[in-house]
This record gives sequence, C-alpha cells and structure tokens, in this order.
Amino acid sequence: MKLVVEGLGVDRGGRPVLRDLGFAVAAGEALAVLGPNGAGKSTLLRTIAGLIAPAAGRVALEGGDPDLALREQIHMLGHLDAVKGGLAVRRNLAFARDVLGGGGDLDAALETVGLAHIADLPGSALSAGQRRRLALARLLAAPRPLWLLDEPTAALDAGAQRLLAQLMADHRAKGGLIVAATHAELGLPGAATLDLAGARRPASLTDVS
Ligand SMILES: Nc1ncnc2c1ncn2[C@@H]1O[C@H](COP(=O)(O)OP(=O)(O)OP(=O)(O)O)[C@@H](O)[C@H]1O
Repeated sequence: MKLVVEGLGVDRGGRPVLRDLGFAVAAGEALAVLGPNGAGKSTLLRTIAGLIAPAAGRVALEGGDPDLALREQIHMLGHLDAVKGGLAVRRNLAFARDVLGGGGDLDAALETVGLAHIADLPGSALSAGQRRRLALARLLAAPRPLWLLDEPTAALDAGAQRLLAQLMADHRAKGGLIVAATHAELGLPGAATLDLAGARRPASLTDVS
C-alpha cells in the first residue's frame, strides 16, 4: 500500500497555499510535515482526507481496499477532538466506532489510552488532554491504514506523548502509514520530512505596525 501525492496544488480563500507538491508514503512509513504557522500543514492533511478539493494534482492510496473510498481508509485526527459532551466517554467511542466502522475492542482501547477509569464520565467533563486521549482511542477502536495526525501532541502530557509514539510505532509495524503535521518532536524514528516553510513565510515582528 502506498499514499501517492502528485502535482498537488491547493487554494484557500482564492489564494494558492500549496503548489506542485509531490511525495509518496509506503506501508510502514511515516512523513512529518513541518512549517511555520500558515504554511499549509493542515491544508495538506485535509486535502489528503478529501475535505478540501485540490486545484491541481492527485491523491491516491495505491494498493488500498478497492471496495472502499480513500476517505474510508483514513483516520483524520484534527485540531478538534470531536467529543460529544452529552455522551459518556465509552459511548463517545462506541459512537465513533459505529460511524467509522470497525471492530476494535472499546474497553481495550480505553485502557490503552488511560481513560478506562473514567469511561462513564460525560465527554463535557474531560480535560483537554483527556479529550485528546479519547481521540487517540478512536484510532484503535476503528482501525484504518492511513493516519493523518494534525499536531497530535497538542495538550498531551509526557506520558501520553510516549503512548502516542508507541501507538504510531505499532501502527507502522503492522504496515500502517502516517502523515503527521507538527511543530514538535513526535517520536517518529526514520520518518521522512516535508518542510513547507518555503511556501509561505509569516510576517516578521518588524512588519507589524
Ligand atoms: N477557510 C479558509 N479561507 C481562507 N484562507 C484559509 C482558510 N483556511 C486556511 N486558510 C489559509 O491557508 C493558509 C494555510 O493554513 P493552514 O491551516 O493549512 O496552515 P498550518 O501550516 O496548518 O498552520 P498552523 O501551524 O498555524 O496550524 C493560511 O494562510 C490560512 O490563513
């Protein structure tokens, strides 16, 4: 299985954000997408996920399940953790598994991410890091080959960051693929990097009047 991106161009608000981007990520590999604020990291992930239509180029998962659309083979972990405040933690995860499809073990997933002891707590009661941990549990409850992770360490404490690194290593060992946008060290040994820094540069402080 291989994620292939060729000649990708993406506009946001009528302005070009990504131009002529190309790379491939094979089974078991990871790509860390770097770049300053506004460089287009989230835009790239959302375009791969099919949430933004590219202006040019193509995104394909070669060797994927021919009966499934690309978006059905992707997990997108974005800035919003998609936690339903009125549902208990375990029901949140069950709901996500039903929507995403998959036969992962809910209790095992909650145990792994350290939320088993609060499985009955409503989503509205979770801290930022706990919400993020619940998002990580979705990766396990509904297994999919391609993980798109947008700033996955945000709000995670040191223990959860080690857990994330282990989950990513396990996923790659099983032939999974990862594309992660990050400003931080993620614990992705051997990952390729794609630096979008050249695409756009933030205004320097002296530009601010
Ligand atoms: N809905 C939108 N309409 C217009 N422009 C947008 C929209 N969404 C994003 N942009 C612009 O696209 C560019 C890339 O944004 P994007 O969120 O992909 O950057 P990023 O690299 O993920 O940044 P950060 O590190 O701050 O998360 C930015 O200049 C942003 O202002």
